[in-house]
Amino acid sequence: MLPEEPPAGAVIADLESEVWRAIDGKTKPIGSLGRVEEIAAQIGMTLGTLAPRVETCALTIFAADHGIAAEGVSAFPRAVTRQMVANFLAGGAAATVIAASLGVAVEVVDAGVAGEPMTDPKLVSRRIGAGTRSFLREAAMTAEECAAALASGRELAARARADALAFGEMGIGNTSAATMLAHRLTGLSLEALVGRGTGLDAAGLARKAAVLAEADARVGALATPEEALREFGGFEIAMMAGAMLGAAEAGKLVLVDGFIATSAALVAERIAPEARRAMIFSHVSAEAGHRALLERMAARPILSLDMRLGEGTGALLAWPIVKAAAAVLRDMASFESAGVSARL
Ligand SMILES: Cc1cc2ncn([C@H]3O[C@H](COP(=O)(O)O)[C@@H](O)[C@H]3O)c2cc1C
Ligand SMILES: O=C(O)c1cccnc1
Repeated sequence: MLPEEPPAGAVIADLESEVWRAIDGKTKPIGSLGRVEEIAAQIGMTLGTLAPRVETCALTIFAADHGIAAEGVSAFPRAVTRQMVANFLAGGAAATVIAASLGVAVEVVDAGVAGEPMTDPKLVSRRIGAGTRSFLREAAMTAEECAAALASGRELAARARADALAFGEMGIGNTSAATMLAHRLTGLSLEALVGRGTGLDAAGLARKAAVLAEADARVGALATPEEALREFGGFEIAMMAGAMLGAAEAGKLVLVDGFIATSAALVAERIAPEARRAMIFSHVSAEAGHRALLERMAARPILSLDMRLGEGTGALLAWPIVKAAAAVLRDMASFESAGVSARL
């Protein structure tokens, strides 16, 4: 007779205690590496090993346009999405410069930038459409478009060759989409979530808040996370949510960036709660609602640098800490192996 399988919960609890026993047995006072120990434990649990190899990181930047941008909710014109895609490809954007400084490979994906398809061979095309529709008036996308974006994200993450996957976004108007998703999926108020995005002034912020309140009133109860995504999301947010699911399914770590990426992580978590284990929340953005959203998700960000850019910049800056945390779990000696005396 085959031995009986222990229940899944017991396996996880065993792994958790084994990981913490290993961390606590290392040559340092217990708890002295603080949050780095928690990150190391999460990595060990997610990868199911006491010797995690986390040596490479890749950044995928998803870009798409938003119909809601036509309602005056951003300080910048929609054309900036496309112009920034060209800037990513030329290596001149914050995310690409920071990635180059850290030796992180970058892939840029056209998830649905407005206008004719861009032809640069370095650009990965997974275009769902030429931007979403305005969710002030109608659903941002169809159910088919939403499913296609999720599927493309899963596929891209599954083929990525790195131990940790960082995801960034570019899409003028996407703090509005992220705000609506966070509001409808968590119940946090629009007032708590709406922020200045690219730098709206007080009048711009009031207009954005009014537009989002009107859109909120247009849409009745939503039964599933996919429905919320279809109503209010963007092609880049949906593709990122799919990529987060695909990465978690493939046993890779997910580095979650700022406010918009956290809204994608929220959608992914609601679709598949087990994906949450792979998610490392890299930073708290200066965008007004990000801290509240992270708190609601019981997520503890690593960094707090007053950044509010997106593109994956926060995820990139957290990467060296994640890599080091894995090395701590894998390579640090124990009191026993190093012959260091235990505490008195
Ligand atoms: C030059 C420039 C580069 C950016 N890189 C990321 N974003 C960020 O700003 C946008 C969201 O803000 P909102 O909802 O207010 O439009 C997204 O594209 C986001 O990635 C940028 C914005 C600008 C202007
Ligand atoms: O936190 C973010 O990701 C963010 C905030 C403002 C604008 N763009 C991105």
